[in-house]
Amino acid sequence: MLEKLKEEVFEANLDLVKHGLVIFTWGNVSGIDRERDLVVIKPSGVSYDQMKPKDMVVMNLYGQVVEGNLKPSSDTPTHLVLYRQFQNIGGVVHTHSEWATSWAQAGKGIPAIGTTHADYFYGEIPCTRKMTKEEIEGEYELETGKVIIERFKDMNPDQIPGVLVNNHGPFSWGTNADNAVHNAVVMEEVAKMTFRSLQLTPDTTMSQELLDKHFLRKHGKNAYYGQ
Ligand SMILES: O=C(CO)[C@@H](O)[C@H](O)COP(=O)(O)O
Repeated sequence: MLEKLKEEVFEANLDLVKHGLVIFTWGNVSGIDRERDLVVIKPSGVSYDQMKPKDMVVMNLYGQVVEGNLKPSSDTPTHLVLYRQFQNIGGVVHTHSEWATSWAQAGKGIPAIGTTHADYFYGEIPCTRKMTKEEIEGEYELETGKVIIERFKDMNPDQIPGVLVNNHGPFSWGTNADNAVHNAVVMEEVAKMTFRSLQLTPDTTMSQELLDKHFLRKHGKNAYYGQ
């Protein structure tokens, strides 16, 4: 079942390697068929060069596997929380990409100070709060999803398609798996460029007019985020 989506998710996982976002198996991409509410995600711990489309795991929104023999990604519960909460997204990515993870480990959001950022994210890419002892010792990946949702309670995930999980790393999303990877690549690039810009000019800023110009021209006020 969902052979086309499995192929798309498989290719999107390989794109993480192609774009230099992952080493070992430190990353995972999923996609969703919203008509059937079925999610396809990469298997856990399988190296990207060994992976095949048939290895992708299919499950419902509550994690019950409907097809696949391999263990789904360890981050699956986080992906599922985002699909249940963010109704417009069609793909989710998690990596430990170097620059975005550095911001996440520092507990800092990535401010919008350039048009590259503004073309994809309508403001700061936020960082979540630290997780509590109970959350860490509980169902960690499920709780990770919950702290992301909590951070977005007053924000539009269609206009900020990504987040930094404190002490952990970035999650991004998009209209489909490929778009979610695209946003992950952009997040990594703006993480690097913003760090360097702030080293040169620590108090540099960007006007709301320029942010509006770039984001709204590309996506419109309520348009769903797309490539
Ligand atoms: O965040 C983590 C571990 O902290 C995960 O991203 C793993 O590094 C990848 O796990 P699998 O997708 O292979 O289960």
